[in-house]
Amino acid sequence: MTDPTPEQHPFRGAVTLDGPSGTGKSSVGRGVAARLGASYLDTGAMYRAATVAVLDAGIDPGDAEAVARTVAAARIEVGTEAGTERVEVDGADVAVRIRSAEVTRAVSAVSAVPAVRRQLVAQQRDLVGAADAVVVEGRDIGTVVLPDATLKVYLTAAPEVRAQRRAGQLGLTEAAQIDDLAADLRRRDQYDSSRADSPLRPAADAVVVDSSELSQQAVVDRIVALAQAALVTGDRT
Ligand SMILES: Nc1ncnc2c1ncn2[C@@H]1O[C@H](COP(=O)(O)OP(=O)(O)OP(=O)(O)O)[C@@H](O)[C@H]1O
Ligand SMILES: Nc1ccn([C@H]2C[C@H](O)[C@@H](COP(=O)(O)O)O2)c(=O)n1
Repeated sequence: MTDPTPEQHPFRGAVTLDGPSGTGKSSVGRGVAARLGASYLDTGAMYRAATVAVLDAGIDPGDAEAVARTVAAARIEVGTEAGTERVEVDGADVAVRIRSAEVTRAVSAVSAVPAVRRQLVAQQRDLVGAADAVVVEGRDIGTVVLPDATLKVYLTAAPEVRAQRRAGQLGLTEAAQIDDLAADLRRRDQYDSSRADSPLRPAADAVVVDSSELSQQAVVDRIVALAQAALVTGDRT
């Protein structure tokens, strides 16, 4: 069966997509947003943009006070279209830079600073409030940012599967390179799930989807079906 088009049966509401690094949140989230005719917000890109501001200011990412001051003074802007990625810091395009190894190494420390989280969560809620229908991905979206979302999904996949997929994305084939990727994923998962403020964990009412043995398309299909079902259930209450 095909989905109803947005005109026939428009999806209205928010789908949250949380989970560890490399589980497919971005690729699946964009696919789900396109199918639902919804906006799309990548909150990880916002923490990465904040990290660019910190690195450019020459601040130690471990100096929480200086990090908070620097991020408060930065203008961080992200787009909400599923088909394009717009990420800017003080008007400069940083969409490519936010994916660099330097930023990836520092982002967990920056995103653990409570003042940074408060600032970006407020911005995330404003962006979501401006959209009728939205898919939002991150680590704390179902637990903290949007506790009343229409549908909450927690995406998982086995660490070795995630490392293989990331290697494919980066064109890496050597076993040692894949081991390094797996170690980096484990390091970030550990950091993100053990921080005091808004740790990575599934919301009590999240649907857990393990994508280890599912194609990307199958995961998108599953979440679109869950979103349509949640909308119908929500209409009845
Ligand atoms: N079910 C799947 N089957 C095969 N490959 C997948 C699947 N889901 C995602 N991928 C691939 O895995 C890689 C990582 O996906 P993606 O970048 O979307 O993950 P992520 O959770 O957003 O990562 P991060 O949290 O680090 O930003 C991409 O190359 C993507 O195409
Ligand atoms: N809602 C969010 C989103 C992201 N983060 C942190 C944790 C990640 O290590 C980092 C980068 O995210 P990614 O682009 O890999 O999804 O940002 C967070 O704490 N909360």
